[in-house]
Amino acid sequence: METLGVPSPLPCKSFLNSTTRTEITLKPGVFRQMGVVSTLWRQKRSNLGSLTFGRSVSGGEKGGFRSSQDGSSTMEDKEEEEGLLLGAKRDDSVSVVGFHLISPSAAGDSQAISTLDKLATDGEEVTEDIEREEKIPTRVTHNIIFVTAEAAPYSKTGGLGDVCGSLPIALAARGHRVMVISPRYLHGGPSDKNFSGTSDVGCGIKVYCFGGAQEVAFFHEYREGVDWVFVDHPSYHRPGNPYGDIYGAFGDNQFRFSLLCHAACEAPLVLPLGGFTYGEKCLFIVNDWHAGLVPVLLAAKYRPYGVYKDARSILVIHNLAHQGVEPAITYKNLGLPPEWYGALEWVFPTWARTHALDTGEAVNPLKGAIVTADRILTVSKGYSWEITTVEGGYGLHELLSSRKSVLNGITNGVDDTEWNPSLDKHIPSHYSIHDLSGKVECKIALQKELGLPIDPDCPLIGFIGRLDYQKGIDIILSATPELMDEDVQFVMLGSGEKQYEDWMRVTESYYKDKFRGWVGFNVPISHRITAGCDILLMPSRFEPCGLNQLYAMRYGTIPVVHSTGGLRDTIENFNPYAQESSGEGTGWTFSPLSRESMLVALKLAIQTYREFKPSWEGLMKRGMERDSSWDNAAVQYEQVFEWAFIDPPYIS
Ligand SMILES: Nc1ncnc2c1ncn2[C@@H]1O[C@H](COP(=O)(O)OP(=O)(O)O[C@H]2O[C@H](CO)[C@@H](O)[C@H](O)[C@H]2O)[C@@H](O)[C@H]1O
Repeated sequence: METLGVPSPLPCKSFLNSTTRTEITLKPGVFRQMGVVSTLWRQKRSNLGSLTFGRSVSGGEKGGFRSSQDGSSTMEDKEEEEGLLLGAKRDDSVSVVGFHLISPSAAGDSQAISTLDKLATDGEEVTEDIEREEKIPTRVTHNIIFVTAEAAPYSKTGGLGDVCGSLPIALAARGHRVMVISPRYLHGGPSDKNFSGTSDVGCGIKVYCFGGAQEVAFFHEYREGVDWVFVDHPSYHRPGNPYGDIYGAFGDNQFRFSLLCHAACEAPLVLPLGGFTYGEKCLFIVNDWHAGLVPVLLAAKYRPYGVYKDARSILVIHNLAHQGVEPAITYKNLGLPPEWYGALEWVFPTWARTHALDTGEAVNPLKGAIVTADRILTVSKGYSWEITTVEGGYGLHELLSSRKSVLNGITNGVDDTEWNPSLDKHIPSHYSIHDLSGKVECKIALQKELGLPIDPDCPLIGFIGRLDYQKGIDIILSATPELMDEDVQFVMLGSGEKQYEDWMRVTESYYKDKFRGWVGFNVPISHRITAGCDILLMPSRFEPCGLNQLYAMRYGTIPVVHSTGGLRDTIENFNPYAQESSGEGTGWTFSPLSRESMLVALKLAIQTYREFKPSWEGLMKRGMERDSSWDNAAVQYEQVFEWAFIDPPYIS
């Protein structure tokens, strides 16, 4: 198949005018393209002695691609336009053992440039830093490709968007070269402006699936150290959200996300981002079923032809309940060799079949990823265990158990620039752990905005999330009449199943002074609810990680949660009898998931809020103090990257 080969440079116009070069001009530039170098900047200029300035070195080949040490390739004409840097590669004794070619730069790394300029003229300081450098352990950096159906702020319907909008930035900040690849959704509404900073790479390609050659283009924006790449195709341009519209899920989602996977496999080979492709030795981080075909394609379509032999893939499961299952007959559309059918084969149990002739045969891209990815991650440790059980495995528990040795859980982080009560642009008053006064102002403003009676002493309970089975809306629904007997206010923000949206509207009209139901998806309101409420309720049936409880704690809002998955991992149950500064807790966890146990936990929280103010303040402060940084999570991801590259590819 055409897309199998090492990419042809032909589709990319800029590759055509290669010229012979014998000299490369070295000039200070941006170091983003070679992650290892940006790490060096952060490590306070260690290794800077290795950079050579204002000189020319002999080198260069005649036109065409040339490989740099990490397997990525570059083009001569680009070099000519922008110049190149050499970054020295040193061994443990600081001897130079080779050079990296470093991409020239784009705007944005002016700090690095100025540091470099300064150091270039400051020999003494350089020498000193080289001496210091010996103490800094070398960190391995990777070329990382995130494949995802959503990435905030470009697209977001839930937590997947948050994670894929933040984790890549944290990894780039740690020196990795990171690309995020996702569809360029244009819904014909205000959200289209999210892509206004992107531009066409001018590198359209054809991918082969669904019975023909599908033409896709790539748009790109370099932001916060990350290459944000968007696959463009007419099937991503339609009203609704990334997955569906008012009539339900789009019928061609299998096509749309297969296209994403094919394009994502080509992108590292063909896109000359900043002058360099990512190359074959990269690490694919594939998120949920939408990206599930990537590891299968690597194994079935690329490696047999010698491509991506050194690449690795990690499947990150954010939600096992969604697997992208489609009838078996659609396998032929996926652009995979027929003999790989077994990797995606999925048979529904007899009870789940719809009629007597239904054989239950289907294809399951998430299953395909589970059996081909080099490693598997979930977004909390608790969930990584739950998915190996019958109750939490959604039919995949046996397969997942069989891969236990490469299955880990890493708890999601919080984007501190987006979710920070002392900076948040969506809330009316800022506050911090040192001065909580702004929180009550946020509460009053929220009551005003929602048209609820203004009463700073009335416990205000919030819920934010998709209105579906996972989030335990049915439990909220059954408990609301009893909850409304209390002197409380309750606000819910969410969209999803129509029956629950209707219920929210009806409940609001019934409890006018106590209940507000905001139907829809509204990020600014979600921030104001998180800041203005005293309690955040999360009775999730299962929760792979959960982000709202992390945001709530960051905002001094006390979570009351069902003890499951990531909620159990991140919330410590309040213990009023604990000795000072040990085990006092950060919220309430209840179990089993029932109306009764949820009400008990909520009433305890309400009582504590009313009668034990110092305890409440302690709860708030302990939550606000928690380290939920993405950097913390990124360090753990790096450990998994290391393991992925220690082992040979799982399917070679
Ligand atoms: N109506 C609305 N208006 C505005 N914002 C809204 C909203 N409804 C939800 N959101 C926002 O969407 C995000 C939801 O994130 P969650 O992690 O709680 O759930 P989700 O089930 O989508 O994610 C899945 O993936 C994530 C990421 O790994 C896991 O944490 C989680 O457990 C798993 O189910 C939050 O940022 C929330 O504020």
